[in-house]
Amino acid sequence: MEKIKVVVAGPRGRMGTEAVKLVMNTEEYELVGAIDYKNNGLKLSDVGFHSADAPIFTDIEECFNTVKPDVLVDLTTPEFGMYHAKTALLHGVRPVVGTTGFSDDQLKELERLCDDQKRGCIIAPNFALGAVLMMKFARLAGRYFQDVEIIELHHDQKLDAPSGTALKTAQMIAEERDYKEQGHPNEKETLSGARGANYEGMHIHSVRLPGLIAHQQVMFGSSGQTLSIRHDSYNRESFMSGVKLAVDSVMKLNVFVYGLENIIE
Ligand SMILES: NC(=O)C1=CN([C@@H]2O[C@H](COP(=O)(O)OP(=O)(O)OC[C@H]3O[C@@H](n4cnc5c(N)ncnc54)[C@H](OP(=O)(O)O)[C@@H]3O)[C@@H](O)[C@H]2O)C=CC1
Ligand SMILES: O=C(O)C1=N[C@H](C(=O)O)C[C@H](O)C1
Repeated sequence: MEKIKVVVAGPRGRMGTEAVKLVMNTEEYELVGAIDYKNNGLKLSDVGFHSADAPIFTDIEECFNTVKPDVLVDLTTPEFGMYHAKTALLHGVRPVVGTTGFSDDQLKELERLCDDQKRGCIIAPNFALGAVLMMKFARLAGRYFQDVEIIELHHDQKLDAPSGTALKTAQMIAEERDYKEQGHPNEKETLSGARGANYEGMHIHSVRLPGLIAHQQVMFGSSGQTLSIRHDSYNRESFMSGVKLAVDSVMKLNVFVYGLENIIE
């Protein structure tokens, strides 16, 4: 059986470290390289990954031309994640992107590029299967409840707010519910930001605290009742079965997919 050749971008990061381990420990995968903005020419074993002899590249094109991967797993920053995903598609490499913080226009640009190149790409705001189910359950609940607030809670080193998961959840609920500006029509914030961000009238609240990893509660309300749907990731291993699912799935895709809920129907 031919192995799937994988490159990981962001290998020193909290998620990248786990992704490197996943690829190394998966029989059907071969870790052929890593992309970082430093340590060019070193091996992953030189920067603390035992027995990982994959080379590190700072130039993504050189990486792709040299090691010819099948899949790029990107866990970096929105700015570089976008550049990496575009470059991958132009080189015939299928991107699996966990990086969050892309704009709608950037997602559309990637979709167009997938169509042009006839190559699959998965953008997954959350790889944890429980979080994907939370989003699906929230979409279903949105059919029956008009009022919802999303509270996402993350570690305080997170760069983007709201989280990619919260934004995707709001987008999925919006597919089911009619637009509604929530709260009292005359409501006023006496302290700016008190009501959180507003997505089609739904409010999103971002909590950042040391000690947290990744958590979200979607809270629906109607007369005399509330419904709360909550997911908690207590470590970053929780995301790895979803990364594996995405890598396996993207190999069979020639289209753009935004969200793992489209894979686990
Ligand atoms: N989809 C999902 O399930 C999940 C997604 N995420 C998302 O993944 C991304 C990474 O999160 P996390 O691992 O916590 O963040 P980290 O900051 O721990 O990791 C990001 C890594 O990328 C490195 N980096 C920055 N620029 C480049 C570049 N140009 N090329 C290669 N590497 C680069 C950083 O280096 P340095 O530290 O030196 O700047 C760092 O090592 C975020 O967007 C986050 O929201 C996180 C968890 C789950
Ligand atoms: O930065 C994180 O940590 C996470 N980011 C993703 C997001 O923005 O939704 C996924 C998960 O919540 C962890």
